Amino acid sequence: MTTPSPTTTLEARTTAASARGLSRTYGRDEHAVHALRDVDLDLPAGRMTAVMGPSGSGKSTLMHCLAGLDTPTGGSVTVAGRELAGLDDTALTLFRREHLGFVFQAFNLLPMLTAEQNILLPLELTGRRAALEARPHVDAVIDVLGLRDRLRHRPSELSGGQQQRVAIARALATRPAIVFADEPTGNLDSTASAEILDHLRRSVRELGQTVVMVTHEVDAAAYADDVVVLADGAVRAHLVDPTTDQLLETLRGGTA
Ligand SMILES: Nc1ncnc2c1ncn2[C@@H]1O[C@H](COP(=O)(O)OP(=O)(O)OP(=O)(O)O)[C@@H](O)[C@H]1O
Repeated sequence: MTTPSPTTTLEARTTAASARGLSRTYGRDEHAVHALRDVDLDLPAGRMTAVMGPSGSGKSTLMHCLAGLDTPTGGSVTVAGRELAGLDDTALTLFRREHLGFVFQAFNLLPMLTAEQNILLPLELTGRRAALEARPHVDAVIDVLGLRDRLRHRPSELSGGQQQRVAIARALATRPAIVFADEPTGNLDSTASAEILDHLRRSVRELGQTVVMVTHEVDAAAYADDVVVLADGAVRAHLVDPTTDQLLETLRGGTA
């Protein structure tokens, strides 16, 4: 039996999100900015993928198009088996609420609610019954994120790292098909960052979560299974299980 190449292995996995011929142009004519140019991409389920690239290379635009927060000017995006172009604004909002989770640099927690109430909020929006049924999963999320003894604290009583862990738990509570994380450690010191990345990776390993994380930091990308490197709106490389050396070589412009 032959050993499958990394590409074959990637294709054989379940795909959480894919883009075909994805383009996003801002402005027109001589003012046109081609933020994404004809991007083809498959993001495997149950893995953590980092999206890297220089400033202006299209990372945020790619994430926003994959998450249905921005409308492509060409091509298609399929997430959790649904082609997003077929959904109107209301359907998109519902789709995001049911199938996607978001973690941003700013923690966006509600200050008057406890950590537990913040985590449960998206579930309460989907109804009491759903919230009750989801409780075993929420308990697993709370344990994976090490928040059991912080549940009754308000955000102001938590460290930045702990607040971000609450924000991640809130994103995971609804069992989203994908959690999109945009520079999730941007506001944290290096110790808290390492802890957050470790917890994100544990959510992939232990809960089967799919995570797509935009980052500038090689140290952060090193926690991911796979790394997509963008340059000038195109995919320069899609590295599967890269070593840090391979990643550094690719970012420097080499071919490793
Ligand atoms: N709403 C917009 N209107 C006009 N141009 C935009 C808009 N959003 C993004 N762009 C342009 O599209 C290109 C890609 O931007 P994008 O924010 O996706 O890059 P990025 O890789 O996330 O950058 P950074 O690392 O600096 O956040 C840039 O040239 C940017 O100026």
